[in-house]
Formats: sequence, C-alpha cells, structure tokens
Amino acid sequence: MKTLIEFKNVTKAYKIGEVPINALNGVDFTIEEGEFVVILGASGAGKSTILNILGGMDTASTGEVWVGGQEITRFSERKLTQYRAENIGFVFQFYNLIPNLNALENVEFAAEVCRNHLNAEETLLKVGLKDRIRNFPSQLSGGEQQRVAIARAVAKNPLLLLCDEPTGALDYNTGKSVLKLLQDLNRDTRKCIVLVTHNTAIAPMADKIIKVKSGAIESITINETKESVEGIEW
Ligand SMILES: Nc1ncnc2c1ncn2[C@@H]1O[C@H](COP(=O)(O)OP(=O)(O)OP(=O)(O)O)[C@@H](O)[C@H]1O
Repeated sequence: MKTLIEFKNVTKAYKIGEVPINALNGVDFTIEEGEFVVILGASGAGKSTILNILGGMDTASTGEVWVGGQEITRFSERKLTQYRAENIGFVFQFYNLIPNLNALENVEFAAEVCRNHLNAEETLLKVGLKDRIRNFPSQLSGGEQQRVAIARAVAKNPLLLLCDEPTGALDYNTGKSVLKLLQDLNRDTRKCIVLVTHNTAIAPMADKIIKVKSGAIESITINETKESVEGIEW
C-alpha cells in the first residue's frame, strides 16, 4: 500500500497569556491510502489538534506533515485554503449545516467549489436520505443531519475524510448506523477516513488505531482482520 499521510516529529504549542501549552510533543505516524484510521485518547490528549493540522485548519509549530506527496507544513495561507477546500471533507460532532438551506442545497453549496465533485443528489441517496433531500436541518433528526454532513463531505470527492467525534451527539443506535455508513463508504470508495474519538470500543472497526496520550503517540496498532460495526457492542 502507498503512504498517503506522514507526520514527522510534529509539535504544537499554544500560548495562553504567558503560559505555553504543549498540545503535541513530537508526533510521528503514517497512514496508507484507503485506510480507516481511528485516533483514540482521553480528553485533552491532542486528538483534535492532530486532525486540525491534518485538515489544514491549524498549523504545526515544528515538524513536517506530508499529504499525498506534498509537505503541507510548507504551504502559504492561500495554498492551505485551497488544500482545505479541495482535499478535505470534514465531519464534526455538531453537523454545522447551514439552517436556511435544505439538505440538497447544503451538499451542493459545499461541493460546487471542488473541481471533481460528485452529484449532490446521488450522494444524498447513497447516505440513505432519498426522501429527505428537500428538508431543512430543523426538520431532520440528529442522525439525519449527520448523514447530510457526511454527504456534504463526500460530495466534494476529497482526498481525505476527517471526522471529529461524529457520533458524539447521537444516541447509541443512531451513532452505530452513522459509523456503519462511514465504514461502508470506506469499503466502497477506498477513500481514506481518519476518525477521532474517545470511545475505545470502536477500535476493532479500524484498519489502524493510533492511541494518543498527553500530546504523544502511546501506541499504533494494525488490525489484520477488522470487524464490521454491527458486530461491535459498547
Ligand atoms: N486553540 C487552542 N488554544 C489553546 N489551547 C488549545 C487550543 N486547542 C487545543 N488546546 C489545548 O491543547 C490540548 C489538546 O487539545 P485537543 O483539543 O487536541 O484534545 P482532544 O484530545 O481532542 O480532547 P477532546 O476529546 O476533549 O476534544 C489541550 O490541553 C487543549 O486545552
């Protein structure tokens, strides 16, 4: 398999007043094309910081981040904006849909800026929202809103799908069906997915599990045989 992502000795320090906070203290890992990766760790461990640097929403203090053969840590602001727009699909815990656009318009609005975007309506069908495409976010359940958010990220046809606690606001069964959707998308499209969570129970669904503790890598595990979400209970 070909390497898609590489973090080389990445650090991140935030400064609040005079006190520096070292969110990442030299993080190294690689992610291969098509992998489903779960980043695990306790609150404050540095998971979101890794995801935000990878998605070009934040920048490393030192170290190198390579994505698809390009060193994004050398990108100018402008290039980073373009990288975010074209290469990254982001799924957040709280969906972040535009309230006065319906499901279809939310997906179209995000996809249109991308050169190789997919058809918005077809993508909404793929995530199981055939009968809801003209509904506004306020008319959709949390699980349905998250499906719209996933369709919005997928329709961009990005290099990478990044998910930060995508089931954090959902009940058990709805969360499970969203994870199944992500697993199916990864299997069917071979698109690389990186998912951040503190839920250790979902580790068996990943190809690779990166455990983060106090801003450092605690362990990296490869699942030779990963499990389907339906077979996992927590
Ligand atoms: N913008 C910021 N300014 C200052 N400190 C920050 C900022 N973002 C993160 N931090 C700090 O960096 C550390 C790592 O935060 P991060 O959000 O990456 O953790 P996390 O593992 O994602 O936690 P959680 O599961 O609670 O979201 C924490 O100590 C946090 O307070």
